[in-house]
Amino acid sequence: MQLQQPSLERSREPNKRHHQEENHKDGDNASQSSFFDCAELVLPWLTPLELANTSLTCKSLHRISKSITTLRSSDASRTFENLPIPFLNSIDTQPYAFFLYTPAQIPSSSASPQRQSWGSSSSSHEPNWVAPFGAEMLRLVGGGGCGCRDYCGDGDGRCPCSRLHGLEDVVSECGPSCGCGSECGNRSTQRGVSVKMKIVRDEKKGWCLCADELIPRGRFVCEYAGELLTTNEARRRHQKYDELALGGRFSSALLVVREHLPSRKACLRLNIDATRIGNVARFINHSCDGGNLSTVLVRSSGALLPHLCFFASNDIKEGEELTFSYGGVRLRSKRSRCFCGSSSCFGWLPSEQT
Ligand SMILES: C[S@@+](CC[C@H](N)C(=O)[O-])C[C@H]1O[C@@H](n2cnc3c(N)ncnc32)[C@H](O)[C@@H]1O
Repeated sequence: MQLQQPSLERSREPNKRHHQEENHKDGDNASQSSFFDCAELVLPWLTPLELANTSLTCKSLHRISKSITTLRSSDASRTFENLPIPFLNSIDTQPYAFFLYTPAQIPSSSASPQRQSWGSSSSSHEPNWVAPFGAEMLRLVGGGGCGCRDYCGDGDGRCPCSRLHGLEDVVSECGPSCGCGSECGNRSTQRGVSVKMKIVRDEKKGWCLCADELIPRGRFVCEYAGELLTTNEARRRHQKYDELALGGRFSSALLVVREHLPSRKACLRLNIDATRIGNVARFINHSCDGGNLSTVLVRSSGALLPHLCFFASNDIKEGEELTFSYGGVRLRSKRSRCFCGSSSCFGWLPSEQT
């Protein structure tokens, strides 16, 4: 008898039942919406493989994953640069290349982040994880800067010590120990990417960085940003990358730069690895004819280490691929074919024991 009572009551009170269902629905809606909120927070942190697996679990997660993929392919820079740098692929189904973004060089450390959010519709322009590892740590606070605080920032904003034309091998800029501020005209490489670029897929070379507007000769294009490694660590990674390359399609972006000091008796060696953490420069391919970019080591006053920067070595047309020479040495037995297509192509990519 008692067990039947509720059903009698329900049949007499249809509205009450309706309200109970509404309450359930409200509860369901609330838990569904917090599920989506969580998914939208968590999914942008996933690697492409994790995202693909998650998207198989239900329609809603499939939809969220799809919109994350679209956002990722619309801007390789994860909004860290002033302009979006999209991926364009008419060759295969890979929508984007996966790596962590840093707009400036960072010291390599075991504390480097393993993950970075990418593809969230509420991305902020703040480099959320770069700051603790970023430019601050590479600064050497001390004297030696200019004292032109009174001139910079007013009038045309040009610093009287401007001397960067971008086509010399080593140049100096104002920096942390100068009296001028971030608007100073002698800091043109310190404000990130300011030319329109895109990353286009090529059947033979993989991803290629291309101009998306005319870039006049001498214009700063971008810095080569990545993890700064010790030489021992660079050698270790080089070996690891060679092994990975043997196993299939893998591109490394470890660049070794040697600067002969004025005495010619010593050489400064910079090992910059943009393979796992880097910026758009990691997509610049090699050309045996030297390409259309010149590399310049830029020193800024008060900074511990120079930065490797790319400038247009001639007027670059919209759509043209941006390239430079990786070097002239081809010594190693594990060589890769070069597809630069220039008339002076050696047939193999430069390689040397590091
Ligand atoms: C710094 S990455 C450049 C971006 C690379 N294409 C990608 O898809 O990520 C260097 C790698 O790109 C490829 N690459 C660069 N220049 C090339 C060229 N001229 N011909 C063939 N492959 C090239 C090689 O696999 C090389 O190890």
